[in-house]
Amino acid sequence: MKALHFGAGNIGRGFIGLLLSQSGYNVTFSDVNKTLVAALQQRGEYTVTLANDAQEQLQVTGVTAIDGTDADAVASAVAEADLVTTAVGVNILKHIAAGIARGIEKRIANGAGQLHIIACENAIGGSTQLKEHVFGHLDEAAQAKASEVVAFPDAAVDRIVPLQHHEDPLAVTVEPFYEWVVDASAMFEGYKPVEGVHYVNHLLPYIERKLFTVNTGHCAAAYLGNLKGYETIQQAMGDDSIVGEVKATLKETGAVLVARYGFDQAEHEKYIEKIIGRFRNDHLTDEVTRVGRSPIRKLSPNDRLVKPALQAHEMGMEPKQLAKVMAAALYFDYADDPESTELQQSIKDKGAGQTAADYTSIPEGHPVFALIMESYASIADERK
Ligand SMILES: NC(=O)c1ccc[n+]([C@@H]2O[C@H](COP(=O)([O-])OP(=O)(O)OC[C@H]3O[C@@H](n4cnc5c(N)ncnc54)[C@H](O)[C@@H]3O)[C@@H](O)[C@H]2O)c1
Ligand SMILES: O=P(O)(O)OC[C@@H](O)[C@@H](O)[C@H](O)[C@H](O)CO
Repeated sequence: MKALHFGAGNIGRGFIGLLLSQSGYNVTFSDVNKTLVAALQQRGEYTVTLANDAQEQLQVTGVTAIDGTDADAVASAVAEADLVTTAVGVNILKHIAAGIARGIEKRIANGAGQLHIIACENAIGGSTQLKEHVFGHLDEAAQAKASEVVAFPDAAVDRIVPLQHHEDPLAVTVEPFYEWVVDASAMFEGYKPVEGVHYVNHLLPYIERKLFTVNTGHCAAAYLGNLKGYETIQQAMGDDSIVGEVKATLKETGAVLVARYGFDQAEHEKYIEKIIGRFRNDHLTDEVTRVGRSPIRKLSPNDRLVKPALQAHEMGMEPKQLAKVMAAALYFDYADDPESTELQQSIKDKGAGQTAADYTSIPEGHPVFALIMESYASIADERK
């Protein structure tokens, strides 16, 4: 069985590639990073190390790679795959869509079997977004045929994989915990399960619980830690006041999640405690610049801060802590991150208020907007 995975980066090698390989797939990675592609082609294997006391090592074998900029190679790989997955970043999905569309056309011409394409990105409806991009490259007749043989089930993926600093470009250290949940209701009957994947018929509670707890808490630690000069999540989580703020943030999202989805309160509190423990894993070094990366994406209306804050407001709560994290995100100034640079330039050009309104899409008269600006002003006072 052949799997094609777009993105041989941290989560691609450290999680998706590993699980697919353990499930019996020969995995081909498609990536635009020539170093990774060459190393995968030459060696056909790599090592995953678990970040725990035992530092257990897992060997991933039977892998190879193609150059993601080679349109013919990508289309052929899609045409031949039994499963396609992605972990490239949600904003990159539009760039891989044309190659996938060409591969689908080839599959249809060859009479190939049914195919699932699963985007493993931190986003609500990642595969659905990918489908829209792909279908934008197909004419009406091809779209109709593609709908019969290709499905795009949404997914939630959870495993902390920091930036890697090994001599070996393929080596990857990951936290032991993982969770991969896939929307089975969007899959063809008789699908072959991937070992370790949890298939559910209603994905929304899982993806929102993950994004609004793991990722909301993570970016709270990153943005608030960054304000205090910490360079890693582990350093930030060594500061009791930051831990208190992360917990307060997750209390707000937790109240929304428990009310919306009927999660058991005590179970949800355990889920939060487990996540705090994962952030503190001192076998990992996770830079705040990675966890806070792409602040414009993180401040966007459907992501980990604005969405739960507006839901909390609609439910009659005052999401002060989520607003504080959004204000802290406006102070995230990291020259190597293009979204951070854009955000800082916007603050210089238009001011923080207009910038917050533009990127969060929260109207200036909204009570949550007022909370963000109050926090932004207090942070400015503290920094004087
Ligand atoms: N790292 C984590 O802890 C983690 C956990 C869960 C989900 N995620 C999600 O997984 C995705 C990837 O994150 P990551 O941390 O692995 O990032 P990463 O930067 O390590 O990996 C992304 C890879 O995609 C490749 N890429 C970029 N453009 C491409 C293209 N056009 N075609 C093929 N490959 C391309 C990059 O070269 C890179 O190797 C993101 O959506 C992220 O939110 C990450
Ligand atoms: O990947 P992002 O930029 O959406 O978020 C950064 C981290 O919070 C994220 O990568 C986590 O490590 C991961 O989502 C854990 O499952």
